[in-house]
Amino acid sequence: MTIYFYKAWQPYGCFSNFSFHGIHLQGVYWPTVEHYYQAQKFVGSTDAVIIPFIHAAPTPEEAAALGRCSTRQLRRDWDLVKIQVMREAVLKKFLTHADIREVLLRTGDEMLVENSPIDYFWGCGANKTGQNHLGKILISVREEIRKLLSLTVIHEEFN
Ligand SMILES: Nc1c(N[C@@H]2O[C@H](COP(=O)(O)O)[C@@H](O)[C@H]2O)[nH]c(=O)[nH]c1=O
Repeated sequence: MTIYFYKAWQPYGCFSNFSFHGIHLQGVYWPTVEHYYQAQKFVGSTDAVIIPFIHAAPTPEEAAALGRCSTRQLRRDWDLVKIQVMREAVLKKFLTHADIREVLLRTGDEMLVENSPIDYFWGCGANKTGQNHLGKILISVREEIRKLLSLTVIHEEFN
């Protein structure tokens, strides 16, 4: 059965990038994946001055609002790197927080879908035809963590 998630306070809200599960990446602590993701849009761009403001935003909604401002200059390679940027942050989130890692692993092999009514790239959009890249990343992170855990078991058995 497909598992749908969207807002952080709804079922499976820990799969939302807006959930308050902080990550350390590139020597910096980010309060949510969303803070990190929005800030990465401006690395190396002429509007990089916005990055500390995104980092300091009290909520992921405010971080997203800053990052979505259409008059600011995104880094030139953003469309090429954004899926990898997101995957790295989501992987770090589930490696860092054991409680939500368990939630992810317990979804077995179910399909995971970000049920956003407006986002046809990261989510499935209003009519469920969206690309669901966030759901796909979560599924691949789930697989990667399973492999890492099985390697740990093998390592423990032979040491
Ligand atoms: N969960 C969630 C959203 N969805 C998230 O928005 C991000 C996409 O941002 P952008 O690329 O700037 O359009 C991405 O992390 C996606 O998962 N958006 C929201 O306004 N509220 C929310 O609770």
